[in-house]
Amino acid sequence: MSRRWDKSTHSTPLLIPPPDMANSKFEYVKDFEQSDPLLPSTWIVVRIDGRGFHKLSDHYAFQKPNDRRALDLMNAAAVEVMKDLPDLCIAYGVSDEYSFVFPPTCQLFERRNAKLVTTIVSTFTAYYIYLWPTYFPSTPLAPPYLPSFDGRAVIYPNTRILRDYMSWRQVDCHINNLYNTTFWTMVLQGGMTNTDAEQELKGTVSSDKNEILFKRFGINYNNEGEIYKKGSVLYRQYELVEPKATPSTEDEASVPEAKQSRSQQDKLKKLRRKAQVVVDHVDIIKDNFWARRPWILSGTPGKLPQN
Ligand SMILES: Nc1nc2c(ncn2[C@@H]2O[C@H](COP(=O)(O)OP(=O)(O)OP(=O)(O)O)[C@@H](O)[C@H]2O)c(=O)[nH]1
Ligand SMILES: [Mg+2]
Ligand SMILES: [Mg+2]
Repeated sequence: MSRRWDKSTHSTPLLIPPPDMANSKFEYVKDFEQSDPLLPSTWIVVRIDGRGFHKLSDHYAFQKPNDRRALDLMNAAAVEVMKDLPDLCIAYGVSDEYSFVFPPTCQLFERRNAKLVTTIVSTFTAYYIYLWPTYFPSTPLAPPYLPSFDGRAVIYPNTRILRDYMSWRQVDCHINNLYNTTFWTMVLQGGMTNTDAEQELKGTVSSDKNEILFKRFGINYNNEGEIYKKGSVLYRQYELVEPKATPSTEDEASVPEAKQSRSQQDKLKKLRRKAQVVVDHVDIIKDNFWARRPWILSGTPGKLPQN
């Protein structure tokens, strides 16, 4: 086989097949590739989760039940993902997981499932590892305990269900944190064995755990850190925009991006890219959070609500 090198467009020479090999008998293998676009006009949630973080957190001696450094590192990596992908409108993180949300109007990567998931997972992992020394300066990462994440995309057909999804994750955060806080207080402060603490907590409800914490250890669960009780919510904060500069009656962003003019799309993208990504630890189950920040669900970078 003769070799020809394309020097014109690539600094690294590329091997170009001779004409008789182009579109050759091998090219049929392309037909095995399946397209995987996610249903149009639906919310897309990409949820990633740390692989084997139970072992990894033990190995690097994360504090129990919560290690603030580990959570701050998760949040820092997620902020970089939000900055890298301006299409994302909100993200929610707890423990070793993060949910990243694309709006129904999103056309990024033609909404291809694998491309969206793998981009988020690898960007997040890259930043997690890159930023590790900032949060764990005296604990270097070393094989075989290297952090990795899995990911999946799920679509939700309307805003109510998307909000129910977000509420589900925050309720999970609350239930797990109350359990873990009580369990580790019984073990670390109460001197109980893991098995005894687990046994005693079996079948208990929230009020029982609150009572154990308060009566036995003088801990008021309400006073625990908001980051632990509520998880972390990331969204874009826009500078105050003059009312006439905001989109008019029909929200631009409610029109599918494919149907928006190029200049409208560019304008929105620019605003999203310039916006500051905020990390908050607040209730996202009640309406208040969303009502005060209408641009998150409408996709329209707008006016900050007046207090
Ligand atoms: N000590 C401590 N452990 C944490 C913290 N955050 C997460 N973890 C650990 O990470 C685990 C995350 O749970 P999972 O995602 O269900 O379990 P996993 O071990 O990652 O397993 P897979 O996700 O199935 O691979 C928790 O059970 C904890 O053991 C933390 O702040 N402190
Ligand atoms: Mg995990
Ligand atoms: Mg998890």
